[in-house]
Amino acid sequence: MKPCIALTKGRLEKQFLDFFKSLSYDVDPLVNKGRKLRVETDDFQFVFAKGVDVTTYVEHGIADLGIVGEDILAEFQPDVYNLFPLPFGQCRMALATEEGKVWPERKRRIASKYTNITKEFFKQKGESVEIFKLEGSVELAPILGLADGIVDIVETGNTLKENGLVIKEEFFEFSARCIANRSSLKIKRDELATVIESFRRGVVVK
Ligand SMILES: Nc1ncnc2c1ncn2[C@@H]1O[C@H](COP(=O)(O)OP(=O)(O)OP(=O)(O)O)[C@@H](O)[C@H]1O
Ligand SMILES: O=P(O)(O)OC[C@H]1O[C@H](OP(=O)(O)OP(=O)(O)O)[C@H](O)[C@@H]1O
Repeated sequence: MKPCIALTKGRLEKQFLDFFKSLSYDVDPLVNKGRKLRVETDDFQFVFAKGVDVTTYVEHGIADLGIVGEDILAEFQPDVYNLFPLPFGQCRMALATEEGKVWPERKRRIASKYTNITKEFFKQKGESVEIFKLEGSVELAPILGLADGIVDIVETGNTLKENGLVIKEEFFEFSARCIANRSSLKIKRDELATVIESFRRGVVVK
């Protein structure tokens, strides 16, 4: 049985494929997969899923390895080995608010996709806030008056800027990570050793 790698669909998928190709692996079956969600190559079985689902497949041993952003690991705390960072998917988590907005004295209202990260951030500051969970386009919340600020990912800063928001505080730099199922690392050590070493060093390891 070929080792199974779970990939986060979307921007990380594209960045991973460039990385995987740089390691001299054959990416054609992956690039030309169309809407397929499971693809086999010479060496691996790949599955394509949302970030949080990647961690579920790895945690339960359906996938031996996973490629996922550290934001997802911090938010959901899955029981997996968080092995090492990968050289793509770099971004930061930030608290942002509308440009020129006076930060209210009353209990602040914060909108985010990442409610656990938000809770922990303000707990560290000793502040109790009201948190609104959103699934995306979080920058709308301050604009529409739902929240005083947001906790969200910032990569280039363009989305904040184009929506009249500014960073108030950045608190977490991260990238894509390689994660592993706890048992797989023991049971499939030999089969996984070469690919893990290649990923860790970002070079071809034969
Ligand atoms: N600018 C960015 N915005 C969001 N995620 C980013 C960014 N840069 C890197 N990432 C990483 O990419 C991962 C997946 O982001 P992506 O936007 O593709 O999925 P998503 O947020 O689940 O989008 P959608 O909900 O539209 O499917 C994030 O968990 C994060 O680790
Ligand atoms: O700093 P930037 O380069 O502008 O990138 C940051 C934006 O990218 C993501 O949006 P995306 O549309 O990917 O996901 P969303 O559905 O969570 O908004 C994220 O949520 C920010 O809005």
